[in-house]
Amino acid sequence: MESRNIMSISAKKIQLRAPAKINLCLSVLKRREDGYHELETWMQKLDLCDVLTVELTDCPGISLSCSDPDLTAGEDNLVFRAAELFLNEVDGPVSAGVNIFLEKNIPVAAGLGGGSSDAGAVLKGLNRLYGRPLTEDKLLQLGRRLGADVPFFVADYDAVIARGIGDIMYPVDSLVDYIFVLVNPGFFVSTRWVFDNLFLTTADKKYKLSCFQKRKTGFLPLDLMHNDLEKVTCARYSEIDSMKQMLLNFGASKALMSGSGATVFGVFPRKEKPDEWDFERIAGGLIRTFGDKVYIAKASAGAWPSG
Ligand SMILES: C[C@](O)(CO)[C@H](O)COP(=O)(O)OP(=O)(O)OC[C@H]1O[C@@H](n2ccc(N)nc2=O)[C@H](O)[C@@H]1O
Ligand SMILES: Nc1ncnc2c1ncn2[C@@H]1O[C@H](COP(=O)(O)OP(=O)(O)OP(=O)(O)O)[C@@H](O)[C@H]1O
Repeated sequence: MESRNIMSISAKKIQLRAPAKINLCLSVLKRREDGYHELETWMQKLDLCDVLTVELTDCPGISLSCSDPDLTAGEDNLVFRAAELFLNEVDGPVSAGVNIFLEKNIPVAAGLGGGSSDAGAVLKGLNRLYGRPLTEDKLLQLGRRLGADVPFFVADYDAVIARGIGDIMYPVDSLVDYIFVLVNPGFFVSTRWVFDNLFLTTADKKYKLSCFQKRKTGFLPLDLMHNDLEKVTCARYSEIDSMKQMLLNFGASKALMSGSGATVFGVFPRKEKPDEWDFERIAGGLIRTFGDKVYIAKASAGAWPSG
């Protein structure tokens, strides 16, 4: 598997991007026996990225440091867990040494899949440094053990329709003709808490992504955009609806919460009224009202240089 997110590589060191994702549509279909939920979701990677530097050393063990002092750099970090899982798989009990630096740019516990993306990047980066001992299927399998979102970040697809718990993927075209304005209010939302508080009713409208999946047009039908998890997160945090409304007031064609929240994104088709959109003004307005975490993002489109 060739990763397009590799920024640099040498025999012992690799630097790679770990992109954020948004969910353009998320239907929760049913609760499973194991507590997880079956989903149908349309996920898109963005050019908002964390950056990981992974280096092999002679000193056994995993050492992790992180630019975000609020994020644990120990065994709780998904980066650490991904490295440990990989080394156990290829090495037996860890005998190799790995140094990792995580530059954290994606807001944490924000519905943007940051931790999952970091984990996916570590699995791919280590596999590359080790001379690709594991197949793509094996990496996807390891990813699944770390989290439902991780397989999407192990795969090199820019955008997918995903089913199962989010791990059965069908690639679709990347939405390169749109700008996404993201706003995060700065508080953490626990994905588990959101799913635990979701009350599924048969009356919920189910959005069928299957016909869209076959068209592969890179076009985003706005009436398809929906997130079943909004009702849980919005009921607890009134800021979500306010952020959506503000994005619409600024001219977004549609605004939606991503994943379990609390990040909200507005969709701005590039071809429509481009002169009227002054993204600096939009970002300024959002920052004044909701805090400093506003991002103007584009869909990832495989255009980054490969190693
Ligand atoms: C909501 C999404 O962001 C949509 O892309 C993802 O499904 C979340 O994926 P993730 O963060 O990788 O989730 P995990 O770390 O595997 O799971 C966290 C918790 O979320 C719940 N969870 C997650 C995914 C899923 N399909 N069903 C669930 O019920 C489970 O309670 C789980 O204990
Ligand atoms: N490398 C990491 N980056 C971010 N969070 C991490 C990382 N490692 C562990 N975590 C923990 O994982 C939890 C989820 O963080 P993350 O940023 O991945 O959430 P999220 O964007 O809501 O994920 P998703 O959209 O997949 O539900 C947080 O409680 C955080 O402390």
